Amino acid sequence: MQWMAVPRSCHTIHSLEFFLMHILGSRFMGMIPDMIASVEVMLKRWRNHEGKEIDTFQEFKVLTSEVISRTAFGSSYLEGQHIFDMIMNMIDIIYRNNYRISIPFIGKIFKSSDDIESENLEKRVRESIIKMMKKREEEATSGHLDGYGNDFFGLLLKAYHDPDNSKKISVDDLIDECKTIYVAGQETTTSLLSWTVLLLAICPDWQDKVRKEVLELIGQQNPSPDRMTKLKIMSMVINESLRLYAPSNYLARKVDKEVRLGNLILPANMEIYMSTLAHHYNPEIWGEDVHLFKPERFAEGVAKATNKSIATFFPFGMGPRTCLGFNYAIIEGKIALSMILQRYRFTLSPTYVHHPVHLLTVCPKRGIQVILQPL
Ligand code: HEM
Repeated sequence: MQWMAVPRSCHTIHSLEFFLMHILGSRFMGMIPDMIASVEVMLKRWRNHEGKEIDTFQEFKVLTSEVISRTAFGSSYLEGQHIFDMIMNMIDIIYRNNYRISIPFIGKIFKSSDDIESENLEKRVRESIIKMMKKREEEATSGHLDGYGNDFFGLLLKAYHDPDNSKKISVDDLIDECKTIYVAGQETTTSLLSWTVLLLAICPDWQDKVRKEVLELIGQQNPSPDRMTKLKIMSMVINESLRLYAPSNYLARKVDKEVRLGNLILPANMEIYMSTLAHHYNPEIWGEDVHLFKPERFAEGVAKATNKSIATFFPFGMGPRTCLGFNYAIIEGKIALSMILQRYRFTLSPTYVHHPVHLLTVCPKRGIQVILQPL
């Protein structure tokens, strides 16, 4: 799909900086009640599965899409969810056609049913976002809203209407940003939650340790920001899960101008892919037990875990293009895990088949089925 391959323009980076401020600044804390509300909706569904099997991968997909819809699109989150469903259909089409060889020119004349469906979805996503824009603009003009609203969508609309042309973003940028934020924010966090639940299901001692920490620090209350920062064992578990199952398999960069890297001369415009797996599974960094789930590696921080080579652990990327949603994802993950551990003990279901695949992120092709035991 073209919109995922297009490099970001300066305008888009400008809008992302808005979002960065939004999610890391004062408003970020305001999103926590929305995250908790979404987890509560999920846990309400789980009551029907107590003592039975549940596919947590599917559950986390729904949860993370609801969280991103609520936090990014605020009051319009139901419309946001509808757009998200269409984007997910487009992604399914990408998965299906991942290895299809397309013949130049012929592909423009003879379109497959997937090409037609994808174009149709793209058109409908665009129309829906434009409809949502119009609605917000009307609400802003009639004084029903403070500006265009304080959620991500409102900030994008503000940038779209910016009277300063050097800061203004185009409608295409705005639409691309909506799509990007869904894909960047949803698939990755689903992957993080799913693999962490798998690891805790097969390592009940760590599951007990994290639960104990949650119950000691948070009790049966809803998680609060100050308590979540104190969840040290959970942070160790999350880091180890991100090391073993980094949602993003590689980092991509393009060489700006010719540069020497060790013994190599890299020419300008060369594309470079850095494998997350190769670094996260390097025994020289992590030791011979590199394949084992050992959250205690991170007990004294990333520098100690990586033997002072902190740049070799990069689940969120690194440098100026590092993940903008880092805090958002960690907080969302901690809220969901805390609320699950407060209520359930879970074990791996006998139907589980280990089949990690790399599509947009590293995800479990056959789901992650666990059996839920209420506490
Ligand atoms: C566990 C969850 C997540 C992981 C592992 C993850 C990982 C990454 C990685 C590896 C990159 C590329 C960084 C680089 O090239 O150096 C990235 C970029 C990005 N992520 Fe995340 N991400 C996660 C969650 C999120 C969430 C929740 C959001 C938004 C709500 C988000 C928004 C973004 C954006 C906008 C970028 C592009 C930054 C840029 O190009 O300047 N991510 N993420």
